Amino acid sequence: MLRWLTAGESHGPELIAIIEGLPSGVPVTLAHIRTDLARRKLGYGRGARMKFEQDEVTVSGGVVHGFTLGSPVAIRIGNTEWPKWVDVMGSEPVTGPEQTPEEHFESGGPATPTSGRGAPLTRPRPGHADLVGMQKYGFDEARPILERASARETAARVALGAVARNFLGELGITLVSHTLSIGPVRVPENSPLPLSTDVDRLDADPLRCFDPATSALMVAEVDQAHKDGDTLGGVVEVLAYGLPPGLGSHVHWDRRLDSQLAAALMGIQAIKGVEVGDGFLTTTRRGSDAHDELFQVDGEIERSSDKAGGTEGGMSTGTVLRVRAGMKPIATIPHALRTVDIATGEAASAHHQRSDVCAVPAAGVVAEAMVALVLANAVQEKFGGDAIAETRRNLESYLANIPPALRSRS
Ligand SMILES: Cc1cc2nc3c(=O)[nH]c(=O)nc-3n(C[C@H](O)[C@H](O)[C@H](O)COP(=O)(O)O)c2cc1C
Ligand SMILES: C=C(O[C@@H]1CC(C(=O)O)=C[C@@H](OP(=O)(O)O)[C@H]1O)C(=O)O
Repeated sequence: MLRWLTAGESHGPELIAIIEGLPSGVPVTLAHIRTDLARRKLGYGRGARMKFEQDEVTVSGGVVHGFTLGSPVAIRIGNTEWPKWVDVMGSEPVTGPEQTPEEHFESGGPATPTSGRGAPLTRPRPGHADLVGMQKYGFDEARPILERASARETAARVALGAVARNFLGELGITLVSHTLSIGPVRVPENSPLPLSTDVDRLDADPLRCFDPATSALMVAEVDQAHKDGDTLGGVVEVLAYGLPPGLGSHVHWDRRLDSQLAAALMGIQAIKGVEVGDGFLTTTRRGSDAHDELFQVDGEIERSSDKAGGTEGGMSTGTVLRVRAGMKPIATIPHALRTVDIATGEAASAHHQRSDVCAVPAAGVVAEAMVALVLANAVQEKFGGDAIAETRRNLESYLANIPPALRSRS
């Protein structure tokens, strides 16, 4: 089993990510992690913070001379903006070391300035964790909530995803993500799917869209939303090639690969819907037209189509895995939404410093990381192995032992 955790706040000194359960011998370098972190910052419509804030990566454990040891892999992502935030986000009490945490909280915490970075955020943003987080965790302003709710944390997941991707790559499993829609602008149905060798081309596109004509329309849509002081959401798709049949299981709900993928994708900030394969489109079809029929071709079973998106009964089929995640429009809107000022009880505009107009391309890279983590876990659960050579041997032996009459084409 793979276990992984992230820690750190948006304007804290660093994010920390740990993954445990990978075999030894997986190639991991700073360059691999930096490449994916840089990809997460891409995308037309992201805010100024993507430019001035740099990720400073350190691998603090689990990797020596470019390969995993089999011990937990620990990654730190330092934030170059930290010096500006020390006073607001420092971990040490600022009112005197003799105070207990309760006394510190009851006294209102550190003296908060009324303006600038440390000013209390008392106008919770609709569509954010602000209000319910304050209710639940006992704060009278939103800073302690939004710092962790922020998608800055996804940098840590992407770093872990880079490690998971390398593990999968050693077994011939590759991933790619792309943008299917931005607001109402959508790639035409049945457009060609990108391959994992298309990653560079996708990353070079302003919206990580595989269809250049649609991409141009998406750019115009982002420009218009920006002009209107508004924001946009959209849909991303992740594809995984080279999976063996049989990852996940039909025997229990939480062992299903599709349920794990849905949970992982839904666990990304602002993702409000997940589809596997043709997803909701399938619900509009008759049963006779909704499934992938099986044929015997040259001694192998072949599926007539890939409407299911690479899973049946909660298990990978061995065909390309195709999952989609729908992101809502960014909730911090320049044309600010109505809210209530918690300090005065009066009607107010939600607080807004700056924000992304559209972060859908970045969400695609995060989705790719989450899918890589789920698949790496499923592979490790099925094939085990403390060294990558052992995992590979187990995989090859499993495939070689599928009886000829049951073999299917990928
Ligand atoms: C890559 C990425 C970037 C985001 N950037 C912003 C942003 O700039 N401003 C914002 O208000 N929300 C942004 N969000 C969304 C918020 O983090 C999210 O809406 C918030 O944490 C509330 O969670 P929920 O939408 O899942 O309920 C971003 C999300 C992702 C995945
Ligand atoms: C910092 C990142 O994204 C941030 C995610 C985010 C949010 O509310 O989720 C809000 C914005 O931050 P701020 O409110 O401080 O400008 C984004 O810039 C990042 O992705 O690295």
